[in-house]
Amino acid sequence: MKDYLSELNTQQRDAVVYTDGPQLVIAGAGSGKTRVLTYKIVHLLSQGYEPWRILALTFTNKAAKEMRERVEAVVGTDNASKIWMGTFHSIFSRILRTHADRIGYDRNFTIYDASDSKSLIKSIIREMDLDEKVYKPSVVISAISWAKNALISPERYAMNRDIMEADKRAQRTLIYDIYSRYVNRCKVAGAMDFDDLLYYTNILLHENTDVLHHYQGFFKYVLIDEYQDTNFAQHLIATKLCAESNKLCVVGDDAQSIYSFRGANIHNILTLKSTYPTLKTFKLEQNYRSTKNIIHAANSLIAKNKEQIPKHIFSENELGAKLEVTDTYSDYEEAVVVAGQISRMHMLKHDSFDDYAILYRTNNQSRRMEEALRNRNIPYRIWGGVAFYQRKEVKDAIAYFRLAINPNDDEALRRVINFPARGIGDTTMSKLTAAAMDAHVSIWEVISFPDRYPSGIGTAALRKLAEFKKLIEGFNQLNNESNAEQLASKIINDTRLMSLYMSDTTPENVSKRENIQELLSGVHDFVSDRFEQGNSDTGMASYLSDISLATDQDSNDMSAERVTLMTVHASKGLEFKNVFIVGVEEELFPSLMSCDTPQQIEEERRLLYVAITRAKEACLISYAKSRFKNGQTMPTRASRFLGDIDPGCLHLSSGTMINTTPSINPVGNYWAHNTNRQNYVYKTSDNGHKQHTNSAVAADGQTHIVSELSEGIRIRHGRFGTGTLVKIHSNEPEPSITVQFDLTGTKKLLLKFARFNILN
Ligand SMILES: Nc1ncnc2c1ncn2[C@@H]1O[C@H](COP(=O)(O)OP(=O)(O)OP(=O)(O)O)[C@@H](O)[C@H]1O
Ligand SMILES: [Mg+2]
Repeated sequence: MKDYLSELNTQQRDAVVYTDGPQLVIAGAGSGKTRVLTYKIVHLLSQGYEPWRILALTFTNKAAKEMRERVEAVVGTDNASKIWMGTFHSIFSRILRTHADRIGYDRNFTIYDASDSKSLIKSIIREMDLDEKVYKPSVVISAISWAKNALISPERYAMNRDIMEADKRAQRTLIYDIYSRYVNRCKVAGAMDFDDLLYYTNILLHENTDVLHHYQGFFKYVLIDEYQDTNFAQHLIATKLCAESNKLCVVGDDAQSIYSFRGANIHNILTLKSTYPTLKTFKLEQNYRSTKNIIHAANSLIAKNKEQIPKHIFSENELGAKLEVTDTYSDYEEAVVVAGQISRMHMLKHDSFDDYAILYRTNNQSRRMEEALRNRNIPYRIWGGVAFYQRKEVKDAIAYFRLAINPNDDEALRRVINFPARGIGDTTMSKLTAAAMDAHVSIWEVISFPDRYPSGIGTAALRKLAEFKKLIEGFNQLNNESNAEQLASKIINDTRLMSLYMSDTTPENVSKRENIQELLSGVHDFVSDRFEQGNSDTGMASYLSDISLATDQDSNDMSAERVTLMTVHASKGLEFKNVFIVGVEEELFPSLMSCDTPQQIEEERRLLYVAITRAKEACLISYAKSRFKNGQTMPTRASRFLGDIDPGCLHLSSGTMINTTPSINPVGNYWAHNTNRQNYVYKTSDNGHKQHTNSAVAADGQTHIVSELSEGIRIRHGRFGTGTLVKIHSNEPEPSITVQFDLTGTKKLLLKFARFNILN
């Protein structure tokens, strides 16, 4: 075995060789916490611990895999494979399978994913004849998930006065009943959901002392990474398992606790001391990952949080470049600029695309980035998520788009004929399919001419089919007379595809809504692009062929080097040479959904801390000054968090593609330069019609009307650069302007779409 201890600094070595009792390693990002855990496993093996008596728990499969690889490199594959190393869920399902009979399950139980759980909950709500608007499935699921993670059974739930009072106030007194039925139905189906894997492990160990004693004696050492993000159920299992050996090593960073919305509890770290009076705490202070500038920026940011364990972290790496903060005029331009920066850096540094990551706060931000990268032929992968056009809600919407131009598209029809639910069940579908196959026609044909193609469908179902037919025919008709954007909004509106997810604010629903909104932004971009190119083909069919070409690339060879796109949440524990953090704006980062309490703001700040500390060499932050959301271009502002970072480690630049403005010097409230430029934005007037207003984005983010356009004024356009307005066409049905651009020639811009600023 090679001399692994020489690859650690003194503090790390102390933490690795300490094996006398429970220990906590609390340290900032990149200081080698995961490295300590990994080397500690190697150390334990070298001390004669048998590999199968070591339990190492991580949060993600990727972390488990990396740790295993590092251990393998030192002790060989054979030994490494015997270690109980994996995510909480994977290790616990292994234990549960071994003792399934003790909790009334078969060892071959299946694991339900989120959509399985949801459809089961829905059918229970329906069976109980409850109002889905009151008993919203996602709310019920959250309540059940919360209860399971707090280890509250349906019986205890019903007996808990506080919970029942709260349910009563929300007029959902029957959640306990749904919960109880759900648990029984899962049992009958031989299925467990993700929360069950933790819940039942606790029950197993709690109710079967022989099993508990077995594992307490079996595992001689328990090691846990990212302890700040454990929930109560995980914390309890971990502490139970090492009650006998007393050998527990947990590592964490309170400054990186970012999962409180899933029940993670930072106090698990703080209460360890009372659980283990002999707990020994270790601190690591040297960061090996990042340059001095990056560490300094991250430290200055997190120092603004009140709630934290004091820590010092320094880097002896080189000073490195300052963090580049780029502002752009629009979200569209932001993506183009970031793709340009990546391509330029890649060329200059001769590194691999694998060294690049783009991190964003919400999943829907990926679409623009994906498009900009594709336009530059930069390969990318979406990590821990699904490429934009593969997401369920996006595919549903596109299926309707496809039907609008071609109702004979059987696959699209199958996908949405009963989504949103309109009472067209599986039986009806099989009859339709059989009739269509017999007559060699599309399903649409059978629906359209029920007399010509008898299918044996009852009158009630036929009526529902007729309604569906009317809906699609309406879209069909509209397709002939309008552009893709008009049709798309009509479809989303009439099918209730978006309002479906409006009923509550669970993260899943919010993200679905944002994705549909983003899809509409994409259609809008398509129409405005075509217009600006002087191409009048703005119909849905062209849009669909555009995106089907775009999505084709998603199936590319996965082994090639690629830029990684992911949410900040998914990036925890990882590192990249070059990190781009995009959309660092108010109402996005911090998220509008997490702005209500100081605690939420602190969690958002920790999230940005996580993002910055992923970077080894270069960290580039960007924000746009206008963003297309909810169907209109809205003025946006730089995130308050930028003001928390020491200006000395930032370099501000303007991301305008034709860069004529010098970068702005940081003076005082240095991104105030963001605030006084004129932006051309749309406001929806009281009667719901869009009207254009020439407005400036003021420091308070309010839109103020300033003046009207006039010929001769100078403007700057998101894509075409600077130019002079030569003509206003206000008498046309869609008002537009002609602009003579300095570098890109004369263009006619439809005011409805154009994104530009007026230069003084
Ligand atoms: N003593 C050391 N010598 C050389 N490199 C080191 C040393 N300690 C850590 N590193 C390297 O520094 C980087 C960060 O280490 P690691 O990922 O273990 O930090 P961490 O504290 O787990 O970070 P995070 O908080 O982001 O999870 C890794 O690339 C690791 O290999
Ligand atoms: Mg780590």
